[in-house]
Amino acid sequence: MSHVTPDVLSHVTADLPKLELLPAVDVRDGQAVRLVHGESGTETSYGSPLEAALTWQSSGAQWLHLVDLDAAFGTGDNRDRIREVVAAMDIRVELSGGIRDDDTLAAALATGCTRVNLGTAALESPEWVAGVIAEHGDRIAVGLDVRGTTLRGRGWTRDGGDLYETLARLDSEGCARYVVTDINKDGTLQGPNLELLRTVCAATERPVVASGGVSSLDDLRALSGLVGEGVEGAIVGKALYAGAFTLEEALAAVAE
Ligand SMILES: O=C(O)c1ccccc1N[C@@H]1O[C@H](COP(=O)(O)O)[C@@H](O)[C@H]1O
Repeated sequence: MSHVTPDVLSHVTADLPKLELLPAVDVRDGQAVRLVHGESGTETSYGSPLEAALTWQSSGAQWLHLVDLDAAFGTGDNRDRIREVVAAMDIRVELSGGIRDDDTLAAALATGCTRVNLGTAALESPEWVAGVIAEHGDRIAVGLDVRGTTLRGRGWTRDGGDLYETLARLDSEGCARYVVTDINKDGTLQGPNLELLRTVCAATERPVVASGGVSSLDDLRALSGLVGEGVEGAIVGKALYAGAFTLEEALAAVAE
């Protein structure tokens, strides 16, 4: 017979950490943009990346998800803009895009970001990634960008193997955290892929940051419901830029 009373249960639930929100600033050709399905050429521009980042910070964000899209696509980079944005932030920054070797990793970490998110490198340079996980620990996250259960790299243009095989390998190497993006949902305002997130959380003990598809406060509440399963945070992009809700409303919804 259980000795856990409903009162105690509500206490346990209340003790779960709140879902972290990471408003996104993706930079292409010097501008803050949003893409649809991550496809080059689908950009909607939202002006200065620095202004966007400062807006999210002053709205109460604790994290910024910052992406150099040109570096991810191999069409150049926005290093100066990225450095400028990170330097202006008092909040934590997760930085990604084009971090694939010692030089790009050193430049990314030197910005002062809290952690970096590796995509292509985790698929194409497994030995290097194992080494940087061992060296930098919690400052390294891996982005698992998937269509179905197939990972995609190089600006999401190339297949990079099976999600669960890669996850098992990275887990065994001590990867601290995963940023899971459903490419079919990204930039579409169709709602996150909760089933994918649940399955990934069941396959790893490490925290998962959800990315792709958030369209409403109810989506954020649904993601909050997965905190107990391992979802630590949610990246929010298009919905904020399109005005579906404000960041203040989003933060209040996940604090409920
Ligand atoms: O965020 C996007 O919309 C995006 C679209 C297309 C490609 C990458 C994108 N973002 C992030 O970039 C890194 C991957 O970069 P790399 O492969 O390490 O160079 C990853 O965090 C993606 O989620």
